[in-house]
Order: sequence, then structure tokens, then C-alpha cells
Amino acid sequence: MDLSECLNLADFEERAVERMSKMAYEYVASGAADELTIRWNRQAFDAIKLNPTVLNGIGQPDTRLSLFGQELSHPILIAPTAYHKLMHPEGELATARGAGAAAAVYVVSSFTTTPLAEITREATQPLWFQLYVRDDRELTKSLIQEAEDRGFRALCITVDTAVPGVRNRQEKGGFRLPDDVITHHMPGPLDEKKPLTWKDIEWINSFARTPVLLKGILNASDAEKAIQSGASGIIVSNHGGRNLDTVPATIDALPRVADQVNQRVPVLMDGGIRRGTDVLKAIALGASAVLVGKPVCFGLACAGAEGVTKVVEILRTELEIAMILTGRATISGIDHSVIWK
Ligand SMILES: Cc1cc2nc3c(=O)[nH]c(=O)nc-3n(C[C@H](O)[C@H](O)[C@H](O)COP(=O)(O)O)c2cc1C
Ligand SMILES: CC(C)CC(=O)C(=O)O
Repeated sequence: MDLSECLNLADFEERAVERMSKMAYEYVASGAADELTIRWNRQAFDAIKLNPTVLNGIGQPDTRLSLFGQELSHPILIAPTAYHKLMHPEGELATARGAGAAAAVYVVSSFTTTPLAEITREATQPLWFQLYVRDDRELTKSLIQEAEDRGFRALCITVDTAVPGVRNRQEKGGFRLPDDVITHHMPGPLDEKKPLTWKDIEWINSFARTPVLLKGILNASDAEKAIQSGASGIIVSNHGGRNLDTVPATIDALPRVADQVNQRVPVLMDGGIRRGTDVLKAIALGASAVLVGKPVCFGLACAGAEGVTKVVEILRTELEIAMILTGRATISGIDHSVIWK
């Protein structure tokens, strides 16, 4: 399709609806239960106003940052999302190519429909791995080791999905994986009998060779436990509003977590990032970097690798414009004072 029609992230979703099966679209777009949290993720960003600075002499802002010793060109990461072959026939290979062209870290889901070995061959930018801990802890351990051996540079353990949420809309959409869409590294859907606990996090930390981030923390007390259990980083996330409905927007939860963490480890966030100004707001409120989920899925559905690249590039360009207009030459210069109080 003609990508010049897509000027912002909403344009991708509008076009993706027409190109995806109803089942796949509903899977990606839907949230849990009454979808209040998914709505709040957006409304909370919209309610935050920015404080501009004029005549600040900033021409080209510098979006680079260093995270876990990795040098990144910008703070926009691709969130882990499952089943990319539902969205595009080239699946995760297209995502990896698209991420490479946009200089973005791609966090590959445990529910990838392409084997890790093939994704690493395609990638030109750092890959991180998202982990679902399964009842079979030995399988979990060997999956972590495989990802590390293949050069994945960080491990994001998803901790907010002890059970998947009440996904009425996904179910009504008739969600079902086609027979030729295979999750090579996951033995069937999540249906765990042996719940993940803080002890498991300590266990994983005892042998992990890459930084371990916990994805899905929303409050200060869990953030503190994450640090005490040895986590190298925290991702403030409500799973894009897909798990527990009526938990707060992530941009509302972020400042509390950031306060508690007090710079001991990097805090990242996801949920509702649709504009460069959202990236700026998240950084101002304590995030080192952000992840983007649904818009990347829609970019992939619209135009494979090129769609993924363009989604990230639009956000990056919008972030640069927001940095110029708020007078921030660097990412570390984005602080609370960009928010209108
Ligand atoms: C289609 C889809 C699949 C997802 N699959 C996973 C997954 O496999 N593992 C995971 O940790 N999070 C998963 N998530 C959650 C995302 O990583 C992320 O937290 C969320 O999408 C961010 O919100 P946003 O979509 O508003 O950007 C998924 C989200 C979507 C939309
Ligand atoms: C296999 C699913 C649990 C993947 C996921 O995290 C999601 O759909 O939100």
C-alpha cells in the first residue's frame, strides 16, 4: 500500500482494519473486559499539557541514550507482541527488518511465530527477548539460555499475566491461530498451574547473563520488590489494557514507580504511546525509554517491514519536533519542567 498516506500512527490503524482479518484485528485492537484501561492509557496522556520554551537555539536535538551499556539512537522500542504471522505473512522477520531500518530495539515475544534463529539472522539492531515463564521451568531455563546464546541483549520477564485477562472482544472476534501459524518456542497457550513468584525471579537472576527487566509493574511496592529480587530494570505496563481492566493508565502510574526507584535502575514504560509528545511526557515523568505495541502491529499489517519502520520514524520525528519546541537538546535534558503545572 501507499505509505505516503500514513502521516501519523492513527492513519496506520485506520488502514490496517481494512487489510487484516476481523479475527486478527480484534485480537490486536481489543482490551480486557469493558476496555476502560485501554481508553485511560490515551486519555491520561491527552490530559497532560506541555510547557514550551521559545528562542532556545536548538536546531537538531540529540535523541541518543545509553541503556544497560547499550548505545541506542532513540528511546522508542518495539514492545513484545505475539503472533506476527497473523498480521503479515513475513511475520517477525519483517518486524526485525523494519526495526533495523528504524534503528529500534525490537523486544521479541515468547509467542513469536518465527524461530529465534531466523530472527537473529535478519536483525541489524539489538534484540531483546520477552519471557513468559512456563510451568516447565527447565524449558524456561533453556529458552533463556537459547536467547542469550543467540545474542539477545536483555530479558524482559512479563509479570502481569498470571492468567490472561477477560478478553471478551477477542473471544467475540473468534480468536484462533491458523494451523500454519506456529509458536516455535511456546508449548501451547498460557494455562499455568505453577504461578510465578518473586522466588522465580531470584532463580532466573541467579543464572541470567543479560540484564533482567520485569515488565508489568504498576506500583511502588512491587517496584521495590523488583529491585530487591535483583531486577536490572522495570517496565511500567498494564499490558496495553489487555489484562486487568480498571487498573490506572501507565502514564499515571509511572511517576510513583519512578519516585520509589529513585534512579537505582532504569524505568521504561508502555501503553498508549501514539505521538512524539507522549514519548516526551513519559521521559519527563521518569521513563528512560518507551515501548510501542499496537501501532507497530498495524504498521506491520499495512506494509510489512516498511510499515514498522515508518511507525517508529514518525514517532521519532515527532519527538524531535517536541524537543525543539520545548527547548530540550538531549534526552537527559527532558525533565519535569516540560510539563505545564
Ligand atoms: C497484539 C498484542 C500482543 C501482545 N503480546 C504480548 C506478549 O506476547 N508478551 C508481552 O509481554 N506483552 C504482549 N503485549 C503487550 C505489549 O507488550 C505492550 O505492553 C502493550 O501493547 C503496550 O501498549 P500499546 O499497545 O498501547 O502500545 C501484546 C500486546 C498486543 C497489542
Ligand atoms: C499469548 C498471549 C498471552 C500474548 C499476550 O501477551 C497478549 O495477547 O497480550
